[in-house]
Amino acid sequence: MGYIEPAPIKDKSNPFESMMSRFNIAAEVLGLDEQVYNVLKSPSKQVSVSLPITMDDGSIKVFEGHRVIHSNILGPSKGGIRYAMDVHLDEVKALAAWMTWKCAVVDIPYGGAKGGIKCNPRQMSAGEIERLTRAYTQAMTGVFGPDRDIPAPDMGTGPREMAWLMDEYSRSMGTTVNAVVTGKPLVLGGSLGRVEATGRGVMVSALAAMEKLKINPYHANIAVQGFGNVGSFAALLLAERGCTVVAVSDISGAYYNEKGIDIKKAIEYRDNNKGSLEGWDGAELMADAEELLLLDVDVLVPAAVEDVIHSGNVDKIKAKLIVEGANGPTSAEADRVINEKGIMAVPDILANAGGVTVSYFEWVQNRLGYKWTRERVNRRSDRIMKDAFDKVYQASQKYDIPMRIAAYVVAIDKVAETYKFRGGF
Ligand SMILES: NC(=O)C1=CN([C@@H]2O[C@H](COP(=O)(O)OP(=O)(O)OC[C@H]3O[C@@H](n4cnc5c(N)ncnc54)[C@H](OP(=O)(O)O)[C@@H]3O)[C@@H](O)[C@H]2O)C=CC1
Ligand SMILES: O=C(O)CCC(=O)C(=O)O
Repeated sequence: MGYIEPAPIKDKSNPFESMMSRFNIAAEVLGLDEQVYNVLKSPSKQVSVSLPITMDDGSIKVFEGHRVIHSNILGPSKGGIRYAMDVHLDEVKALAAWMTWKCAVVDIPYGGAKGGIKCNPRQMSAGEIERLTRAYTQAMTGVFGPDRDIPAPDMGTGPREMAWLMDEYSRSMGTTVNAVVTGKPLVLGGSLGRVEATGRGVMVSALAAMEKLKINPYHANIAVQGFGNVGSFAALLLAERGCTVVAVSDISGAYYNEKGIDIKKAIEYRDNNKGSLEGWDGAELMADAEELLLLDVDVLVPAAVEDVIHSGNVDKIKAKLIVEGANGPTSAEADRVINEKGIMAVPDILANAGGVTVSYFEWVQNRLGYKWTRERVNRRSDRIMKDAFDKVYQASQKYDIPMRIAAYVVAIDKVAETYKFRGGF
């Protein structure tokens, strides 16, 4: 096919190109129709805004915000909002496309989107973050909507920001619209199980992969990079299933205990320490935090940021299994070495899809005006995650391709099939 672009991509490259390099391989495996390929290779909408905010000291600071809708062919677009200093349009574009593939892999009726504001929430007061969130929501009022585009939390955001977003949007509409956003506090129509949902999906994927690799969870050692929403719940839930979590990390460093870390205590410490593990003495502080990725463990869970596994360190990775809690933690160049080494990598668009799955349940409950029990939420999301894992695993066997490409194949196949019936171009 003429549209495959074989040009090599440099490590730490443009994240959208990194996404495209996997998309291209999967498109070739499937023999994807060229017209569908051309539609999917570009986002359907990109909105960038400047947000002037009055800071607590009276100065006015202008922040850069984005919302990218990659596709809404499967339904309203869905995806989180990230607050971080390295947010930029190409990253948001890649994250939006990953959401399209992720929703298709778990077979929920959403397209893909993502938002981001370039800011450092750790250095801002709650009032400043609230004003910024409300300004962003105002700017995106014509983009968001329960049948159009439904945001959710991502790095640097959580239920508090989603509450402000819901309130600001509802004020603009003159009525309470709780289904416009997911990941809300329970009292505003949030779903039981959403806070831990992404980590729980990582746990379900990890156990399913361990079964294939014949790794006994009770004998498995695990290292988790990132101790925020995704990493801490993944660590906690895997420890509850009998695994030994020997290392965890956040920006303050990596903490190691070969006998196993008491994850409950680590979470308690973090929660009483402004969200940071800094100063924690429940495990040994590693001299070099990057070494966490290179530990001789059975399972590595990168659950922080993009491109942490790259051509400079992939040779030294010893884990048998990588389960991607973060979006895009492995650079496209590192894929080849991972495959050559025979490491199974459960890709982001599958492993971390538990979050958007329970977001979907939240939206369904909001529209029903009804609440499900935690047990029902967990049972249904575990089933969706396990079914998705099995479908991707089968595709990897059928086409003799790695799990990452298999996940893209499953996703792109569904989107292409939808285009076949909907047409419209
Ligand atoms: N929240 C969700 O539902 C979903 C999130 N994801 C993805 O998971 C990843 C993590 O998101 P989430 O847990 O929500 O974010 P959080 O903001 O809750 O946590 C991020 C964590 O990563 C740590 N961190 C950041 N940079 C590094 C680094 N270089 N090395 C080690 N640790 C680091 C942070 O440390 P510190 O606190 O010290 O800054 C923090 O512990 C992101 O890629 C996100 O897109 C994917 C699906 C859903
Ligand atoms: O919960 C959601 O809707 C989206 C979560 C998200 O941003 C992600 O899966 O990367």
